[in-house]
Amino acid sequence: MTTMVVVASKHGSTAEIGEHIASTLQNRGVSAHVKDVSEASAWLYETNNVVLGIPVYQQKLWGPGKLFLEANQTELSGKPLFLFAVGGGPSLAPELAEELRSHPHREVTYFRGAIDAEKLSFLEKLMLKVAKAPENADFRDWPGIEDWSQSLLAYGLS
Ligand SMILES: Cc1cc2nc3c(=O)[nH]c(=O)nc-3n(C[C@H](O)[C@H](O)[C@H](O)COP(=O)(O)O)c2cc1C
Repeated sequence: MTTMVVVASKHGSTAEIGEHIASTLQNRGVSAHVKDVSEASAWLYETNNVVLGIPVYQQKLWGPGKLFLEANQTELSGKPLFLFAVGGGPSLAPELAEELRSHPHREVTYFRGAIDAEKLSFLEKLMLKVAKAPENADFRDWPGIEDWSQSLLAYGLS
């Protein structure tokens, strides 16, 4: 029995949340591994449970994460799927939560992420400026992320 934590992460903060989820599960005896979304499809056939993290960019779920869900619909429908979105805002827009819930899932949740100016392109900095959003911030709630990870054990992950 294995659990794959798939991270669609443009600038790394979703990946770090995924690493934290995997290590929390590992500490509770779950065989959990993190894979970037670009290589995760190849591992699906030997994975029992899938946790997937997708960040929000420009009011949309980031494309590579959406593509993973769409391209692997058949394979994913046979496995427990746990979804988390990551964004800078205080909550996930209802239409994006709805979009995630349209996929067969056991859990959908939202975590606040982080922004690191050093990783942003000129255009991204400009977009943040227009939106009056900060270029540097870390809103990640590690205890909350850990609680959610542990709550997944109730689904019998091992
Ligand atoms: C150009 C840009 C646009 C963003 N747009 C949104 C947005 O529309 N809504 C939101 O909640 N967060 C937005 N964010 C914040 C990201 O979702 C947040 O930084 C997230 O942690 C990024 O994940 P990543 O580091 O894994 O790529 C934006 C960030 C950038 C740099």
